[in-house]
Amino acid sequence: MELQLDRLTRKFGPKIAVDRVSATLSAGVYGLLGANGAGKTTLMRMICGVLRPTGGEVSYDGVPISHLGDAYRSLLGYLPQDFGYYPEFTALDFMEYMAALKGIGRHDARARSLRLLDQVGLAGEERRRIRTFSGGMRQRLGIAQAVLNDPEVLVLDEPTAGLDPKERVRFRNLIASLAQDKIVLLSTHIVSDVEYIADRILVMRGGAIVLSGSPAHLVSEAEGKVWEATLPAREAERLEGRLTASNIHYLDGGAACVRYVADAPELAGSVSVAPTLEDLYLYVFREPGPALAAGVHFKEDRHG
Ligand SMILES: Nc1ncnc2c1ncn2[C@@H]1O[C@H](COP(=O)(O)OP(=O)(O)OP(=O)(O)O)[C@@H](O)[C@H]1O
Repeated sequence: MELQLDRLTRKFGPKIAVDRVSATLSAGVYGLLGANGAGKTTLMRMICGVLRPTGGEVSYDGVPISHLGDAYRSLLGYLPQDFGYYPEFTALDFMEYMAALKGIGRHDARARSLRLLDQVGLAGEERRRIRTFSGGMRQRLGIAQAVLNDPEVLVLDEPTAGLDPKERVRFRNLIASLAQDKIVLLSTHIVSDVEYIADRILVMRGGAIVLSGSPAHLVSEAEGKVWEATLPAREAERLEGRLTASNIHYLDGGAACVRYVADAPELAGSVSVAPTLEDLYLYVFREPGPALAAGVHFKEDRHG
């Protein structure tokens, strides 16, 4: 079971949305992390065969998906970002309808639908109309339909969008339980969505994969680039937009502890601290900002 992306590229006019992405995915959970517009949806749509690449190709076990046709669709599960839920359908009607579209026989469809609705925590809600569901319930239904055909490749585009923290946790656990023996690719711009469940994280920026590896490996990439410094609170307030701060914690007595990412310390008294995946993400997506405002003590100022 192997999905190969070979210099996969998609242009929209002059805009390059996905730029020569190459990767080999085997069974496991892959977290595709990137800011809005990084190219995640475009990449996923090409992987699912609903958008043609303008360059490169996607292959499954060595065969281009354009040659596999229906055979590829039958081993694919997809939850698109803008999934249409048919609000007047009940959850069970919807599942059976999706099963029919996937070519699953009537008898099987009922049994599988009920089993999956139970697995995603919708037991007892089978006959409720979807329009009465919360966002979290709809997303769980979306996952359930995506795995109806027991896919080998499961693609979930921002499945946690709009979920509250409790639902996010529940959702993560659900993905982990459904992911066994599958290639699962899950996109998000929220680090904690994939930090714990992804075996590998692919960080996408400007249409390209700029970093990939296990969460632990990626965290180690930010080693020596995360700093903390304590300074007067009024100086900390003026740092806004001038420093890639991952956290500013105001302390009693008019001081503030600033945690930030940078190649070298930028504030006097900075100490290097252990990075988290969120620090790495901020480091990758940091905007080169202007120099710090006068009045803030640069490390060089104090020592120079
Ligand atoms: N059909 C299209 N026509 C023109 N440009 C497009 C089209 N689809 C995507 N793009 C552009 O390609 C780039 C990547 O978009 P994409 O939706 O893949 O990013 P994303 O990482 O999924 O972002 P988001 O999280 O906002 O969905 C963006 O600049 C977007 O405007």
